[in-house]
Amino acid sequence: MRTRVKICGITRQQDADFAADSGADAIGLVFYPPSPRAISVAQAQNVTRGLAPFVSTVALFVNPSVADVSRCLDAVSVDIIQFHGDESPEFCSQFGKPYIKAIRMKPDTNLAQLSEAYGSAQALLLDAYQPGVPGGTGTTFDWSLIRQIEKPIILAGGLSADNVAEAIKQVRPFAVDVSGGVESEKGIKSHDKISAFMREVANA
Ligand SMILES: O=C(O)c1ccccc1NCC(=O)[C@H](O)[C@H](O)COP(=O)(O)O
Repeated sequence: MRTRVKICGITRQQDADFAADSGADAIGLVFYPPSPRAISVAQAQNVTRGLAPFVSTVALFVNPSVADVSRCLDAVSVDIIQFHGDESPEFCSQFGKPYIKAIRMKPDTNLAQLSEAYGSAQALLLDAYQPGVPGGTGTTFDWSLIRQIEKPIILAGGLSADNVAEAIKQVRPFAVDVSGGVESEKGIKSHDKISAFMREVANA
């Protein structure tokens, strides 16, 4: 099966369009103000304006309020919500949208238990754990911690054109997620790096 790709932390319309034209299945928009990749609802409307059909827009939050999420969903065409904090399954499932739950992997993370607890999630996104940094760390984690679960796995954390083929070979995820590995600077995507990443995924 083809490995899907989500390119996260998009802040500019030209990067969203380039990702879509390059074959990305989803783009991620970060609604977490402390992130260097954070965008406002108004910016998100611009970024997604004219996005090609069949490319999903993922809205990412870290421990948001219900009002924060609702305000975004009312204004932006969002297909999937990604919760990247300590949100409970009940919190995540209240918005009537498919959601992805991010799990920051530690040696004692029990994926089977989490997969059951977040039974309403469409997929689990497995990311690196770094104290005090909820995501977009640019670092990999020990992929041998991953156990196969019923749910689709989205592999994230420190991926780039240099390691994504090996990651796919080892983990066989449903999808891979990349942010820092396709940037020229934080929040600005490098089109050359996106092309190289997509090539490696296609050839993996
Ligand atoms: O990207 C961020 O700045 C960010 C901040 C806070 C929470 C999540 C964030 N990103 C979430 C993602 O889905 C990233 O793509 C994922 O963490 C992988 O990032 P990277 O290691 O840079 O590829």
